[in-house]
Amino acid sequence: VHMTTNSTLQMAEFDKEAAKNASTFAHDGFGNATLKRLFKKIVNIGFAATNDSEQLKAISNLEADLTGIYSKGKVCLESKGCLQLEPGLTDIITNSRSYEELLAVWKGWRDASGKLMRTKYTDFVKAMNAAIKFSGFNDTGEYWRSWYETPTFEQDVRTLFEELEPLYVELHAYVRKRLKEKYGKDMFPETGHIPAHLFGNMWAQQWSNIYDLLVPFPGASSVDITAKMKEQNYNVTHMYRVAEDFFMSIGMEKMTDAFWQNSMLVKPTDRDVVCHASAWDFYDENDFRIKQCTSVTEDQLLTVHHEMGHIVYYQNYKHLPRLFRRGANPGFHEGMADIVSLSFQTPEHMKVIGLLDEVPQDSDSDINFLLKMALDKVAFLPFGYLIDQWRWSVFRGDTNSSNYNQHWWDLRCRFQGISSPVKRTEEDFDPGAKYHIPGNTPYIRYFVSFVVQFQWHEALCREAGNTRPLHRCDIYNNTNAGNKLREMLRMGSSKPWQDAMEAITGQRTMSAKPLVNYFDPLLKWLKEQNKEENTGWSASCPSSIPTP
Ligand SMILES: CC(=O)N[C@@H](CC(=O)O)C(=O)NC[C@H](CC1(C(=O)N[C@@H](Cc2ccc(O)cc2)C(=O)O)CCCC1)C(=O)O
Ligand SMILES: [Zn+2]
Repeated sequence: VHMTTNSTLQMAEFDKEAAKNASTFAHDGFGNATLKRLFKKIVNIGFAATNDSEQLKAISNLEADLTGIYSKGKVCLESKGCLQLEPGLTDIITNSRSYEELLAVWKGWRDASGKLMRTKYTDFVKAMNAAIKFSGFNDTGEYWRSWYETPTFEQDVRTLFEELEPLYVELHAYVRKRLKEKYGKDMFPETGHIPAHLFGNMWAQQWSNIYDLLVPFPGASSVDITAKMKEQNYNVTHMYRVAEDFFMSIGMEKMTDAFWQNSMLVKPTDRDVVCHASAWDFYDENDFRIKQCTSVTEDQLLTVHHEMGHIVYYQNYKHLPRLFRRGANPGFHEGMADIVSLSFQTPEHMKVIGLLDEVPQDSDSDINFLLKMALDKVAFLPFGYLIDQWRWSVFRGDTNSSNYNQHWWDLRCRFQGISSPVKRTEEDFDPGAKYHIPGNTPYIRYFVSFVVQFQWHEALCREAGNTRPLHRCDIYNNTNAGNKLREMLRMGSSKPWQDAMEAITGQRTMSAKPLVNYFDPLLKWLKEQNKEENTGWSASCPSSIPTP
């Protein structure tokens, strides 16, 4: 913590000095748009603008304390001893089909993480809000939203969410029906909500781990990539080579030697590390790294492609001035990280890399595939949306320590249609059980990413001359698609994101239509399945909780 505080203070001193120098120029009046944009970025230094270094120390120390609590959290179970989040608790949440065992792990993790953070988080918010005022923002949320350079950004994401909600409601109703068959309908509240611990994920943010409970056509083909990877003796290095091969096939550069020398690709045995995967740009045009506790599974192979997608973005803007070496907006960086997975996961591509023997052409297999994709990409939408709805309301003071948890569950019940399987009070602090809250990583970027990646996929597949349905398109080996993508990547943050969007799609706005089009065949099937169902749920949380 001491080291971090010093380096934070040193960087703040540098940023302040640079900002002071830059503000001696009347840069607002500059003719050259690029120079004007560069000066604006030199002057816009966030928390570093404060004249009270105690606030900066508090921000850096509290973030270190909060992430320390998160990374040390463990749950002790009679049957399995004491387990940390990764890999122990995650393995149970992923694989257990026992209502009680899942509940013990779900509640235990929240007691061992979020519950211990509440007071520190309140101080953390206070320090950030006090410091950000020196940069002319009312609160930290306003500063974070400023990166999207769109005055109507909050309304825009709300509109996108509302356009996508009907698709989510149908998926939710189908999953609820199948989970009731598995766990018994008595365990489900009358209000239509689904208990939050049954989704194969600690935060119910993506549901593909319970695909086996939900398979639409068990007789038709379903790809189990993890089994195939193990069968073919995949090792960690090979996983990174497979991802590198995909990016090179569309014309991107290979990973640098420094990448292979300096990355941490497996969990070290000699020391504790933060296992939450991450990609790093050292801004020397050569040293790019991934830090990931990689294991040989399908989920991890997708994460490898995600982290390497960030690296490919770094490589494509390394020629720009450093202040422009970022995504056109944070959602674009995440969209670039995910875009390749839309091609990579197709049965067509699985056959190309030998992880699937035959490409099924029947419609049952198609529905199986689309459902599996929806369990990651559609299930995620309300979660990706609500994290920063909660945080923005905390930063602007509408939510405070007297109702942190109440507001969190109001949002979870309202937007995700899930409810807590045990009573929650203001002794709990469930937002803290999700890495990005103690880690202070903004989250709306992932909601934006899940929208724009489908806009880009549609445009790149058109560029590639794809004639298959969008959900079966694979841009592998297509340099036309790669060139189009690179046009956008090379802009970094030197232009407003609307210009970057136009470079790929010809549009200057975000649109939910490509995502809805992609899942259209599934939506028809889900509506058929849900004919007898009361789809949806009550806006507020259930008042009583069924107990096992
Ligand atoms: C120095 C630095 O900070 N670098 C940034 C990159 C940059 O900004 O340059 C960075 O490495 N951020 C880490 C973060 C890690 C992951 C994550 O946090 N994912 C979200 C949401 C999600 C879920 C499913 C999905 O398909 C896509 C996203 C979660 O797990 O909830 C965990 C594994 C996947 C991505 C990341 O890579 O985005
Ligand atoms: Zn990412």
